[in-house]
Amino acid sequence: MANGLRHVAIIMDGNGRWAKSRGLERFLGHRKGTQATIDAVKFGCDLHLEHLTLYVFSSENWQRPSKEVDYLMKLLVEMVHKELPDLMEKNVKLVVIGNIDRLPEAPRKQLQHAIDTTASNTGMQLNLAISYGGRLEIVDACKAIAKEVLEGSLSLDAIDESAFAKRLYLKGAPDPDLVIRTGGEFRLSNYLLWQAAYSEFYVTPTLWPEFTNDEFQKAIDFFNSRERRFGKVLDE
Ligand SMILES: CC(C)=CCC/C(C)=C/CC/C(C)=C/COP(=O)(O)OP(=O)(O)O
Ligand SMILES: C=C(C)CCOP(=O)(O)OP(=O)(O)O
Ligand SMILES: [Mg+2]
Repeated sequence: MANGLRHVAIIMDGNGRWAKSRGLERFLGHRKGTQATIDAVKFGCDLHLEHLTLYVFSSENWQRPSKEVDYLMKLLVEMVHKELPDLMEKNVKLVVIGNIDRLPEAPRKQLQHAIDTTASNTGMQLNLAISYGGRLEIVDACKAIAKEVLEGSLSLDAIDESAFAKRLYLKGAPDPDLVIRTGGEFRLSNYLLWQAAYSEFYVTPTLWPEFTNDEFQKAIDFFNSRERRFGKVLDE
């Protein structure tokens, strides 16, 4: 793929504002956002991405009103159940990153079922960030490393950036080349803090329920126009 696009990560923001601007309740924005999510997964497959990582629910989103949280959990069950046959047909491997133990039983089981069913698929890996926080992920990796050092299976000298990345939730998968954020905010909101160190960042004011394949393609075109230097000097 041009410019080496292997991994796209998306912050699917703006569902609430989409609903409010139509005089609807916030949760209807999340429902509408599921169709944009399904379309983005299909488009990711068409682009032959290795990884598509979607921010579905942050560790901070637990602080939202319980009505909204409950609705999102129900939507998750419904969507994963409904979309599993399509994920199989498209050879997509589903992975969840985040503190899945905090989820109620129904979404936890539904997700586990989909993870198990798609485990040997060899196409695009769809990573859903659910109950996910970038700081927590880094703390978890530190704990895993400390445990291995205490047990004697890892030496202090062997800890480097690559060893650390292997203890993150995606276990050393390629970093996102491109992070897309809908809804117009220029911030990471605790998303992939370690992995986004050199990602290209594309922000669009479009709200997530209105994010189409054309919009996705615009983000890809932007990415393809970037010169990625990784701190080096090119073509001197
Ligand atoms: C896989 C699955 C079930 C997808 C469901 C649909 C979906 C896109 C969920 C994301 C939920 C979320 C917190 C979005 C952020 O918009 P926001 O609520 O922060 O919107 P706002 O910034 O306008 O308030
Ligand atoms: C898209 C998801 C799932 C989380 C980030 O959006 P938020 O709406 O929670 O982020 P802030 O604007 O509060 O930073
Ligand atoms: Mg938001």
